[in-house]
Amino acid sequence: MASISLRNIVKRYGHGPKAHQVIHGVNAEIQNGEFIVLVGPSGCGKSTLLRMIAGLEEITGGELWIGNRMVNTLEPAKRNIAMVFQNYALYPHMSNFENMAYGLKIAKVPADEIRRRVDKAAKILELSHLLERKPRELSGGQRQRVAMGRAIVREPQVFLFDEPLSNLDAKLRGQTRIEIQKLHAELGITSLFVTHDQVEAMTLAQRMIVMNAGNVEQFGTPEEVYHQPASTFVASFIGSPPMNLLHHAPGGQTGRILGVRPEHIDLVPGNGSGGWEFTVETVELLGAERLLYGKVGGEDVTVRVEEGRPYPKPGETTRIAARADRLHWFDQTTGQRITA
Ligand SMILES: Nc1ncnc2c1ncn2[C@@H]1O[C@H](COP(=O)(O)OP(=O)(O)OP(=O)(O)O)[C@@H](O)[C@H]1O
Repeated sequence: MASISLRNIVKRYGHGPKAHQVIHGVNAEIQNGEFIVLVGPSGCGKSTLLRMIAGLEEITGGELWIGNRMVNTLEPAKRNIAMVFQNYALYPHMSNFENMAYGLKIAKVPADEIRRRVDKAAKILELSHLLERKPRELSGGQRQRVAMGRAIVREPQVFLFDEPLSNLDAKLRGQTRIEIQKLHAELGITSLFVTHDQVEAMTLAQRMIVMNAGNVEQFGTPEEVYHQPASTFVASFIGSPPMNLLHHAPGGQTGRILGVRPEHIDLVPGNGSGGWEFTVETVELLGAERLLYGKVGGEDVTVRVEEGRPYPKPGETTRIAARADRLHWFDQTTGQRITA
């Protein structure tokens, strides 16, 4: 197990006038044994950062430390890292046992030690009865578990996951997420998990790094990121549906954007006064709740209402009240959170 320290990490592709910088000086201190999720929209640089840590991509600037070693130029095989990919990357002609054992065989680990480690990993992953089969005789979720098993048997210091669940259907994704959590609880290996799915990020992370366009927007626990988003970017990226951001909120201050989540707005009952005038445009039923999409003073606002409660219909106007202790303020120019 090991800590990971990213110190002003920069990545540029190409050279000279054609150079294209995609990571702009990332800093992060990851503690030994933490489960960190790297989340952000497509193209923000998540995979590039992960691949630099794995040693599959050269680091242009800054320092990468794993444990007490600066590993910028250390070859991948010497970094003591195991990576789990989206497409599993299993050998189709080998049995699942052989797939899991392959890396150890290459590393000349004795056969009885290989057997011991594969059996142990298979037990943790509930794959023991499937070891003699080929990958094609497994479901997608089981294949992904074999890929994880192959990573576990190497007893690495660090696990890197590159969107490992994105090929699975929604139900399996949920189950595999729980398995990964159990695995981490059991093994306690420092893990970095890349995803563009904010639900996956919120549910898996002990702490999450929210990235945007090659920069870290926020590094914090899911609670911090949800309750105290550092910027309008984080506020609208984390949470579904996203936080309402009002540039001209009634009663707001110039130069400030007011943020409030759809779940923190109440309908004002009856003909009550106060709050904001809200005109409903569309209504969506999501099962346990209903989403009302509409306008407040020309700006888009979404309100979440528990199913079973009365709600205004499209075309109707009502009053809504944002909960005073749930308001967020952001600087209109920089988009950064204002704490005072
Ligand atoms: N080999 C390369 N040469 C030049 N530019 C690249 C190369 N690989 C990636 N990029 C660019 O670097 C940026 C970050 O890409 P990266 O794949 O890290 O993003 P990502 O956040 O992982 O996105 P996704 O979720 O779509 O995989 C993108 O603008 C991409 O076009």
